[in-house]
Amino acid sequence: MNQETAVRNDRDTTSHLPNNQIKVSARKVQVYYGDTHAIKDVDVDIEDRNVTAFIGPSGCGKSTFLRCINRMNDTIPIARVEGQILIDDEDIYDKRIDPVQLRAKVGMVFQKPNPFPKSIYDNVAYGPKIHGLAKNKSELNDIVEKSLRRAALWNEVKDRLQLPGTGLSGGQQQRLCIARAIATEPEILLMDEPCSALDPIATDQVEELIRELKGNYSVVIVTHSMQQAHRVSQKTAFFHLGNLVEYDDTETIFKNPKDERTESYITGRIG
Ligand SMILES: Nc1ncnc2c1ncn2[C@@H]1O[C@H](COP(=O)(O)OP(=O)(O)OP(=O)(O)O)[C@@H](O)[C@H]1O
Repeated sequence: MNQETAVRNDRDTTSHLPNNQIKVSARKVQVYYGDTHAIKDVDVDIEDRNVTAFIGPSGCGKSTFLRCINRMNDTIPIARVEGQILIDDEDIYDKRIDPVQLRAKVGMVFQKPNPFPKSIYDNVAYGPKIHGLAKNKSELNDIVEKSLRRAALWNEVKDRLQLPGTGLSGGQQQRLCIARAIATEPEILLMDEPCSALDPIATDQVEELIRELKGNYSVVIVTHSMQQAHRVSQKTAFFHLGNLVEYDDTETIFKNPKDERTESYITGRIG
């Protein structure tokens, strides 16, 4: 058994451990888009097996910072990232890190559900296939079923796995995208406003899923909904004009914020 497998197995059996281990550690992170300084000197420690919410007014840099954690900003030609981001003490911007492998470990769910133009089955099987996670068809079937079950979608799609993913409802498509993201067994799940295109019932289902996922993953969610941040997260980071103004327990941020700007935002005076 290699070290990584040992760690994975350990993760599966220790979800009762306290949620205070640091998974992602960012220091002095700056992001520039050409001359625009979008993220300024951000330091943050994100805990394992917890949900962390990023909140703040439009354009404050929440999505930009989220994308630093799986190097999605690498895909934007004018974006430049400086500073250090460690995942499990490893510098993810080190030249030896393969961004494709990194993104298997750090999954992402986007604002708008974006299933591939493939069957429901193939949407979920795609990642495990390209990363060689299944030895045979039967193992692949198991991964697809397990991922759809964990995304609370299995019962709704088990009889139509060969139909196109794009034929599902918006809420089902988003849960399919979550199943696709967790099929490669990521350790961190980044969610960029995952419910913004969903109705209240689908939003409830995805929020319930986020609460369940935190047993095994470090989940980071960008949201415009303060109620949602309050409902699903244990830690909240408030961003304003590219700065991380305040980061604390969600209860503290919403009930007893220390910075005036945080208070103004959560009471609706800025936004
Ligand atoms: N691809 C890009 N090219 C150029 N500038 C960008 C790009 N993406 C974001 N920006 C700029 O970076 C800043 C932060 O944007 P970002 O999307 O990260 O903010 P946000 O807090 O997630 O906003 P919103 O809540 O509206 O989604 C803004 O000034 C934005 O215009």
